[in-house]
Amino acid sequence: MSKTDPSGHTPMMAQYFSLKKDHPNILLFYRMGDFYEMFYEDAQKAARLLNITLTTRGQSAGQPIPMAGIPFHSVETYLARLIKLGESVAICEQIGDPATSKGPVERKVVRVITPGTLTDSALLSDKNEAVLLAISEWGKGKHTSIGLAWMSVTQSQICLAQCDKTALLHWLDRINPSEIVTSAGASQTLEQLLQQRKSAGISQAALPTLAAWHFDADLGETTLKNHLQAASLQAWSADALPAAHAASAALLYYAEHTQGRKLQHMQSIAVQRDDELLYLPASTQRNLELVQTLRGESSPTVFSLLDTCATSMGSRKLKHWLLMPRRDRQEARQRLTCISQLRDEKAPVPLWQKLQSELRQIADVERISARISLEQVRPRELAALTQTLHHAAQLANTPVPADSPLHPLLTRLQPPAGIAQWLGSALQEDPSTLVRDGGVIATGFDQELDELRGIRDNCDDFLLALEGRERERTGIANLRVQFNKVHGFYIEVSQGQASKVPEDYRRRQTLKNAERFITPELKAFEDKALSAQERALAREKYLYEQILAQLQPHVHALMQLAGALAEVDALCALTERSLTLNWCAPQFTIEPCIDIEKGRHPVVEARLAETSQTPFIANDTRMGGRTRMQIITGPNMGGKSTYMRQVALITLLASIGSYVPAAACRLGPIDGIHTRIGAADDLANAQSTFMLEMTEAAQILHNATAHSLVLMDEIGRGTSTYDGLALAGSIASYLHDKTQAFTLFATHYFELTELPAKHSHAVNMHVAAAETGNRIVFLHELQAGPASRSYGIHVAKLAGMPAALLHHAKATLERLQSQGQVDRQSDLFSAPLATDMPLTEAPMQPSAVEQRLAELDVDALSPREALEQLYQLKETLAQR
Ligand SMILES: Nc1ncnc2c1ncn2[C@@H]1O[C@H](COP(=O)(O)OP(=O)(O)OP(=O)(O)O)[C@@H](O)[C@H]1O
Repeated sequence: MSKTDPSGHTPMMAQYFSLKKDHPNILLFYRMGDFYEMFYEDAQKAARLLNITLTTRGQSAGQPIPMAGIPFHSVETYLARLIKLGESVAICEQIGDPATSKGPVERKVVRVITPGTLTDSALLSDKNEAVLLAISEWGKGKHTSIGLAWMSVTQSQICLAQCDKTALLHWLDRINPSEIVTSAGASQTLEQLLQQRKSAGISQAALPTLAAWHFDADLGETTLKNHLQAASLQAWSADALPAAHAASAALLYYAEHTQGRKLQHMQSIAVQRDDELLYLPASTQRNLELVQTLRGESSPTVFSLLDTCATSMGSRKLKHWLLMPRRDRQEARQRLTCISQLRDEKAPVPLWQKLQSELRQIADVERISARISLEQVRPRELAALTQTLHHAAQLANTPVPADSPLHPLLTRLQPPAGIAQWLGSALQEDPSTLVRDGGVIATGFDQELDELRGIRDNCDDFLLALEGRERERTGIANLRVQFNKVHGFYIEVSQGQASKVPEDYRRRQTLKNAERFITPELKAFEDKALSAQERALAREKYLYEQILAQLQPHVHALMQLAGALAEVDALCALTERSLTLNWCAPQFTIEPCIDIEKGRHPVVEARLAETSQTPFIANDTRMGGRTRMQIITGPNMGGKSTYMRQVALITLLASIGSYVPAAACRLGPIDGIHTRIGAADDLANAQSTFMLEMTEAAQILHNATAHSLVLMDEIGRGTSTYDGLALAGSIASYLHDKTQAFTLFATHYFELTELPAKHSHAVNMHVAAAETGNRIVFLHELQAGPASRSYGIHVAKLAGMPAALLHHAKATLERLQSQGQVDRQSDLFSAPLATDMPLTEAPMQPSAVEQRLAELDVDALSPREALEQLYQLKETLAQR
């Protein structure tokens, strides 16, 4: 029986508890032989989450110990599932030698795996970053400012920002973190905001907390300076940001704690400011299906269409460009120039194609470099890096004009000198997966390793030579030198010859017909041979560690190289797209306008090309000084949403410096794209749909400016007709008069087509449809003026409604029309818009009293009859 400690636990469980106490809120994988075991609540939780068997193991403190385990060789599969569920795991390994340990083998938590700090290639998606964000609150009450620091452990940059409380949501949308670290003493408001985003499904980020003292501004500033090896942060304009410094102290502590080591590769910082970036709220990212469809799939989206990158680094860069475009156009202009030069249509093989075929040979230098820094890199990754460095050198030598912006970019592709050759000489061309299996270090790199391998490989030669020598020395012709696993090396002599053996032969074993001997020479060889294998493996491990240590000073340069490779790759992808999809270069102007000729929706166009022969109908957009708002009407399915989204996408693509799906495009300054588009599944719950609709609309009204693009699709449909109509009219007026944003306003309320009559910067547009016999044909063409009629019943027919129902609906429509209940235009917009603007009265159904009054022929009544009518009317009113 094993001894117990004073608390009654066995020594092993006592060890478990001492490790667990440092990781109370996350699962602890406790290594036992070939398994990772979990105990107590961890076991119960893991059994539930992973659907693995919950058992018990012996007893501790008089109680059975609940236990669940997973085999160590499939740990990555289980980790991937847990991380996806937002769980974190502490990996505890055996670090002592079981053979020499008294009591339980020494164990240590070597790494903590959390959703925001992933580095394993098996757990990370190639095209997504796992982003860790720390948030600090600085100051009190109204004057609280928020500090943000975020990074991806596989990159070399820490980003910083400071904002006030109201802007935090923008930042969360932009950064889209996988994990958010806050202080245990964070305000309730912050806690609630983060929890609400989680429960509303807007974010799945894990939300760990750290003690408040980790959020220390001075410590943060010092740590950042140490990483940058700089005396001040001024050069990065990051010196006067105490809130962000406080967040970075916590960020770096947390990240380093999870990796179990310093993040040496974090060697640059970038300060981001709210007014530098185009505002793309989460709703816009969702509605425009930038990286995810409305159904949550990764394709077909704008990103899936754009991403023809040859490397994962390029894909990640392109996604970053798409989601974080800048307001100033400097970067975008430069990218556009690069694309125009990469297109190089006169060359037999265009430049982009040459570069892309070389890029296809390139490994993920960024992640490999981070893993070198974290000493987690695998031999095969290093071999791939070696090859990549050769290709990068070739890419760097691609000739481009000296004055081209591509020139400095390609120069950055020059790998650090000598590393490729040195690594090539150090590693085998196709090394084994794990260092512990050997076969990693190349022959000729290390003399000692070569000798050890020589002993192993030359064993046979030595034994043959020894056998020859011993036969000669003893005169025993059938003497044999042999080996078996149990007895090791021996010299075997038949019983008949045994008496001839010399003095120095020591008997090892006696068999029926033979005697086995060992000599001092053979014994020495045996010791050397048997340990050579083990020593060769140990030597390889040592050499590998040395190689990693020698690579450390080059990590920064490798990260820079990775950044340049990613940029070239993303530019080549945009170039390829511009040619294949026939896009044009946008022009930027300082005069406010969105002027698009023959614009197309890139994703809808691609889908139509794939699924049908129908061509996409291009449409113009002319918005500028005189036109700020388009009221867009037309039948369902007519193409209103597609048109509006295409304008937003062309604007966004131009802002990232991509060519755009149009024949021509001129674009003035844009500071954000706001969208309010009801998703189909919102309709499931009318109450919350309306609330959501109004919340999103309110956010737009608060945030949009005269430089914003606003898309409003069927606002007001979530409530009763009159409420909806009144609200839609007021929102349109507000956007027109107050915000003055470029607004595309699609609506089914015909009454809103009256708006341009009283609002000089608004125009009516409609998507055209034609009726042939009983059929409707959608022309998808945007034309000036309001739609002449609605085609709801036609669309219902297309949707397969029963004929009897359609018949009934048609009859009802005709009756209503003949009574003048339909298409009645109201004077919605006569009231002036003021901040405290009363809602304009919507037209009402006449009451029974009004109806009766209207019908009365007063001239034909006698005074008595008139009095009687008056009594009757009063009575009708009283009954109501
Ligand atoms: N310009 C176009 N060229 C070709 N097809 C188009 C075009 N615009 C839209 N379509 C096709 O028509 C379909 C419906 O378009 P869309 O959803 O934009 O209509 P809508 O007017 O917004 O309808 P609803 O009012 O019901 O939301 C699209 O899925 C697409 O297949």
